[in-house]
Amino acid sequence: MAASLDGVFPATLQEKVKNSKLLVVGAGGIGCEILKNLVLSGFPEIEIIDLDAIDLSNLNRQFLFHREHVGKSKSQVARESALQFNPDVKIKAYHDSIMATDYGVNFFKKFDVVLNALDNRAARNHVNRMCLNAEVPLIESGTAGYNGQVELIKKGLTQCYECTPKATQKSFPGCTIRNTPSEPIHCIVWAKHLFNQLFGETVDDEDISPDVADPEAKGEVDENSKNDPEKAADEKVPGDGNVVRVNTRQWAKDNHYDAQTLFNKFFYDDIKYLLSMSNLWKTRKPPTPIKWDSLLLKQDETDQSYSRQYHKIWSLAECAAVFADCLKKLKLNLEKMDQGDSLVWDKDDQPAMDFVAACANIRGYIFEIGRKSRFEIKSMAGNIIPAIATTNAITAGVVVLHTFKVLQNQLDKCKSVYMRLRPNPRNQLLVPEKFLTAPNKNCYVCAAEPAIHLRIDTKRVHIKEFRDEVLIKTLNMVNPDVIVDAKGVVVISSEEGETECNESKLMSEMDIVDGVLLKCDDFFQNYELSIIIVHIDAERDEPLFEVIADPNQLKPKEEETVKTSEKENGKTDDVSDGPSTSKKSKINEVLDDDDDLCLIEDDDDHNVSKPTDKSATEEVTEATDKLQVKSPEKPIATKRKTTTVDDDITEILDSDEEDGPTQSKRTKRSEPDEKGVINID
Ligand SMILES: Nc1ncnc2c1ncn2[C@@H]1O[C@H](COP(=O)(O)OP(=O)(O)OP(=O)(O)O)[C@@H](O)[C@H]1O
Ligand SMILES: [Zn+2]
Repeated sequence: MAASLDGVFPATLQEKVKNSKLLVVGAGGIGCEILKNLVLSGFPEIEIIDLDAIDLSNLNRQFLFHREHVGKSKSQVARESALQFNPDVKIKAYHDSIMATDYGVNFFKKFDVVLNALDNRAARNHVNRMCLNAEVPLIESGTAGYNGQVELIKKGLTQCYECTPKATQKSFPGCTIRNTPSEPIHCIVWAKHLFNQLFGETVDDEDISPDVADPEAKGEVDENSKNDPEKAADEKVPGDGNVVRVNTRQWAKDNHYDAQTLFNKFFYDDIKYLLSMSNLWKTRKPPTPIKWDSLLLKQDETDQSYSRQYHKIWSLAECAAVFADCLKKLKLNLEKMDQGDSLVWDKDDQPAMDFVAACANIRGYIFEIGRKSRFEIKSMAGNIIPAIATTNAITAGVVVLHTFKVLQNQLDKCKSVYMRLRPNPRNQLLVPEKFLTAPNKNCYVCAAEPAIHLRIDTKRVHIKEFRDEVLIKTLNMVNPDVIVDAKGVVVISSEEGETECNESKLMSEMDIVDGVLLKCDDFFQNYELSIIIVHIDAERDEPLFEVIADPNQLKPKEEETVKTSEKENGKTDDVSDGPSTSKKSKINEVLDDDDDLCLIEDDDDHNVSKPTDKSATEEVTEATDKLQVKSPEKPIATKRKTTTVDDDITEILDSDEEDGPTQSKRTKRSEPDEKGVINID
């Protein structure tokens, strides 16, 4: 193979290639293409890791896989197929998660370059941290539909993956999901919560029963509950906000997951209860409870061919039949698990997907919300943007070109590249940045001494939530240790069982109050972070915490004073809840974060050049300040109106204007745009 490179690559590059060792993380759409390019380019030593097995749906674009490989390890099959192109290459395949503790800093140090081809933020964040630690250049890439992006991450030289906080995913108020859904996505979220309550990992805030604490229903619920006979019945069933709570899973098990019993509870009793909260229906159309008996289901129905008609909108009776069928299958799947284990919802798992599609549509019938086909629900629930083989292939090509430059130490040439659907005015489909973007000095990952302010309701957030939602989900740690700096008290320990007794305590009960400094440490990631607590009394349905990486944000700004007074004068300003360097989160109301991508805001090409009188860091800070963490009021993309569950993706989908990129990667535009979106299957 090396011979074939003669005359193609300069001798110096050939030499570098011959002596290099690379790691490819992910053997999916981009990963397979990268691997194929690497072996054809003569790279002698490659390691590839992927945790997943090949799914039928991968075959249309992951060309190293064929029908006979379905169910087999992605990394192993990718290795075998790639070896057919070039048997001389040494490829080591791992069927594992890159986040497993086997792959520590020393593992990363073995490589000259790491090439990411992942599909989720948690893994990307983790590899980012490991490469920063190991001081190995990382080439990060991602695609969404026709858009793609490649960037170099090199400690001290460029932004890291976490230098600019990414928008939090769109969340919905709990009472909208539980009491007053108005869009199909609300029903889909509810159905996914129901799945988790019955079969998955149960999360307290994923309750699916009526929320009696809904502020809109204030005052009337207690009155109703005294008189309403339905209420008495409800007290024996689970999840009813303020009444006796029985674990939903246990209740379903006690009832043998009987379809009729469960159906009547979720779609009749609970809806009747909602109707009793009459304030809710003063300005809304009230829902219609549905009883199982009223459905005229065909007994012993054997022909369920409709359930495989993915583009059809199932009738109510069909939804009920699918519901019953899935309950049986999921119950069996659950029984096969070890005691205490639960199912994980997956869009590609047929009964899990069917269950959500059926339940979302039944709720849609009840609330008279537009029903959707299983296909559409899958796309919304799984947060999917169709993957395009060509985009993956081109992006993987750019990744390998960047690898050549890194090996030749031409790092200044490794500017981020954005792939676009239509050419910009310069006729470019692959649009490079003009400069490498320097690290953000306020980055809570790659700064010299990472620190953040954490605005948090210390009287409502428990230590367990602080660990799971703030440290793990938001700040991307894997196994954190936390001590209160002044006292040296260990609040959270990474050693199992050591601080379990703290988990159910409120932060304030552990003296974690306003002004307290916490020292957090993730040994595995070799990551230390100081957290300064700023207590807030969060309003109901307000985020319980907000991460502030830039301390300037805590200081009142002149500009903000102006905005406040404008508001007081009745002027609205949709920028007012915009720019921020913060990450706001509502505990447990965030949807899946699959397939996310670091993204760009399209800006006028002429604005791309860096003003000469500004330092790179100032540029970054400015860009960061433009971040809008809240989801826009109006979704950016028309077709994804109800599916804006991942703002990042919505953003890039819409990036088809006729201009170039800006330096402010992952920055959201503030003006919603109603342009068409490509939505293919
Ligand atoms: N922590 C991880 N460790 C190793 N591999 C990972 C990890 N997280 C994700 N991956 C892999 O990254 C790859 C990303 O590829 P891609 O985006 O094409 O996803 P896919 O699962 O193949 O396709 P789709 O999501 O569109 O069905 C997947 O094969 C996935 O298994
Ligand atoms: Zn950084």
